[in-house]
Amino acid sequence: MTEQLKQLRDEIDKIDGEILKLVNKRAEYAQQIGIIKKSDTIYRPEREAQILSRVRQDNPGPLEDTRIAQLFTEIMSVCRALEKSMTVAFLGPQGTFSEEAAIKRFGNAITTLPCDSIDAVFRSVESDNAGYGVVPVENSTEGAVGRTLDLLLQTSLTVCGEIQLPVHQSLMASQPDLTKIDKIFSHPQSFAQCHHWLQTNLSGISSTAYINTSSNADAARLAARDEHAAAIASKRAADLYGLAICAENIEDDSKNTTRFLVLGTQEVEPSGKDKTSLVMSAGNYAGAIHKLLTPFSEHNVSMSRLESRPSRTSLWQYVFFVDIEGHQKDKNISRALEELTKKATFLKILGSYPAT
Ligand SMILES: C=C(O[C@@H]1C=C(C(=O)O)C=C[C@H]1O)C(=O)O
Repeated sequence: MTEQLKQLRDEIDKIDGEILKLVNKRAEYAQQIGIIKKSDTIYRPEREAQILSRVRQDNPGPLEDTRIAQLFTEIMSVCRALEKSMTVAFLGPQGTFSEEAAIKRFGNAITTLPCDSIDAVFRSVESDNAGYGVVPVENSTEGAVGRTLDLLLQTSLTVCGEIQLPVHQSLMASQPDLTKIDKIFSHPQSFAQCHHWLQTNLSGISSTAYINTSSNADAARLAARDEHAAAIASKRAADLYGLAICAENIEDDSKNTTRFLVLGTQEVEPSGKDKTSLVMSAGNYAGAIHKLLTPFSEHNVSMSRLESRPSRTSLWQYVFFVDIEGHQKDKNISRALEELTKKATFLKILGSYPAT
């Protein structure tokens, strides 16, 4: 070993000693905070969002901001786990993008609860089998996830966070020879996200050989059992189910991103940069929607999303899912919501939470 290499490694050893002391000191403080919070909710999304935003802002590099955020998410995850263990439900099995999203938000020091369906994720949190649930709500290529919207309408749960996850799809199979493939398993959303790629690169496989599965990790699991099958799923699913990657990044839009919601039972305090999600409906008359939207423009509230969905109560009646910028405790938003209560035939605030 050269003298210079030894010197640099000695410096790293000293720094590791400091980091070790400091992270444990941090963990002790978190433990003390846990005692003060007693039976109160341990997980505070607004505080964690503020910490992540501060470390990103103060980051001198060379580590990238996203890497720093990953590191601090894991530090907070282990500190939180010292206060209380936490179970997070998501659309399983292991290896789904929903699982990736859950770990992106909560870190690895959690107990994960893979569920068979979006309904089961809601049920797990409603019945207290999990403290939190992670469900997909929209994709930048394919739009809204209808089932999530329908369940949000009925649930007693609150939305206490959002997670944006870049989604890169891979084609995988138990053996790398694509000429042997006669069927492809995947989730309908993933097929749609890769539509153009499939038509261009696998035109020999008829679309009748596209088999829908309940998740793309499930597609990988099925493809692992059949040498004539391929799956479209994440690289992580290929690793988990021992499949070979035949093609990477096959999504038609390289910026393909899915937005997930964190479901819980708490009201989240303002973080300084928040979003509020709500669902409302108007009467069935000319100008009804315009009337619903005026309180937002009058109180200078920006709307980041408006999605309509059949109300499922009567024919051609719709509910509107709206995301606005800010927290329901902000003055302009609470005033707008007060007016909206008078104008809407139905209004449900799903929650305010840190915007990502
Ligand atoms: C330590 C706390 O508990 C949790 C852990 C946090 C952390 O490690 O910084 C932050 C917020 C909470 O989710 C706290 O509430 O401050």
